[in-house]
Amino acid sequence: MNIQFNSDREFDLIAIGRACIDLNAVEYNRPMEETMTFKKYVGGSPANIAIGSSKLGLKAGFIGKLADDQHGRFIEQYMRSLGVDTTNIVVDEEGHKTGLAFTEIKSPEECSILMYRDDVADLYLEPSEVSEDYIKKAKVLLVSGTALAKSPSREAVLKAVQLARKNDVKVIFELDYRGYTWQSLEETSVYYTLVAQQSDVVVGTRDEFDVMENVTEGNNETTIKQLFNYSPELVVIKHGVEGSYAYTKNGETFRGQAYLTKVLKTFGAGDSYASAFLYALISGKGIETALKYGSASAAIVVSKHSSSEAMPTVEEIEQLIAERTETADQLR
Ligand SMILES: Nc1ncnc2c1ncn2[C@@H]1O[C@H](COP(=O)(O)OP(=O)(O)O)[C@@H](O)[C@H]1O
Ligand SMILES: O=C(O)C[C@@H](O)[C@H](O)C(=O)COP(=O)(O)O
Repeated sequence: MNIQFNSDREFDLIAIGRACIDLNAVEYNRPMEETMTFKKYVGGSPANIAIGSSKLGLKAGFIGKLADDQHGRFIEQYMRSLGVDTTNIVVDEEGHKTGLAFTEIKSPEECSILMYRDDVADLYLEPSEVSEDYIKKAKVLLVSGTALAKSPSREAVLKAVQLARKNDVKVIFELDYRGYTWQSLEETSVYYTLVAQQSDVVVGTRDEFDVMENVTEGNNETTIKQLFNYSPELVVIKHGVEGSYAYTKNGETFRGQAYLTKVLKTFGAGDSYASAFLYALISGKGIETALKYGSASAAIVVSKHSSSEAMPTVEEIEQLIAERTETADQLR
């Protein structure tokens, strides 16, 4: 099964949600208490995905609210310099600040993120700041789950989803669960379920689907059985280094292997995976190839220092896939 996208749209993908700052530990293999220097990058899952897909050649746009300060201006300039359309980014006029994510790299397996997200500008996006004229120019609206955590951003995103459905724009829901932004698991489950049921494609880790279903140790079969009663045509469930699965409404299952690599840190895997998976899907390469692109892109980013700046080109992704296919063939 192939997902059909509208071919006559100016934008391949418009992402909605947060654009923030990542401060990644420069000294690694130690706890953050002992980390004295951090390097600044643009961050925030949907911003990373817009940047990643733009680097791959998609025409990407972004809807979000930025702080009226040096960080907000840095984010806008960086995204624009990489070809992301920033004309629908709004500047906050009430003094709200940019979200910050400090990352700790204790070892390649033990990474964590310390987020500063009190009263952040991105969660103040108003429904009135979401334009139908803009959304209807896109093939895909990419929604980040974290943007549903608080009002008015929650209503802004719900409006964007309604407008996308009205205008035949495919809704791709990246669950992107960040626990501390939410009041309770009950609340998260309600909004995740609401948006997932209205989406065409839902992407998340197994743990994130458990949050959506408010269960512990859920399973993929139950998840897809429930979601395919509603709008989703494709559900992608990621299992870290174990790889990922894509399920289609008409009963196909595809498995994507992770490409093992020399890991520097594990964050950035999800966003780079999403950018390249969507690039391949929108370019009509099919689901099996899209899983390979997602895995290869993630393998490249986990071996590098950042999430956004490390996003690969198509050539890098294709080279990695070709090398690994050749090695696998030789071992056969
Ligand atoms: N250590 C790793 N080495 C290589 N690839 C990885 C690694 N961790 C994750 N990946 C790839 O990134 C994808 C997404 O990772 P996952 O950890 O499931 O998502 P998230 O980063 O959103 O939590 C995986 O399906 C896999 O292809
Ligand atoms: O999403 C954020 O606010 C932080 C990201 O910018 C950070 O790089 C990160 O956590 C990415 O992790 P991923 O979800 O594994 O791609």
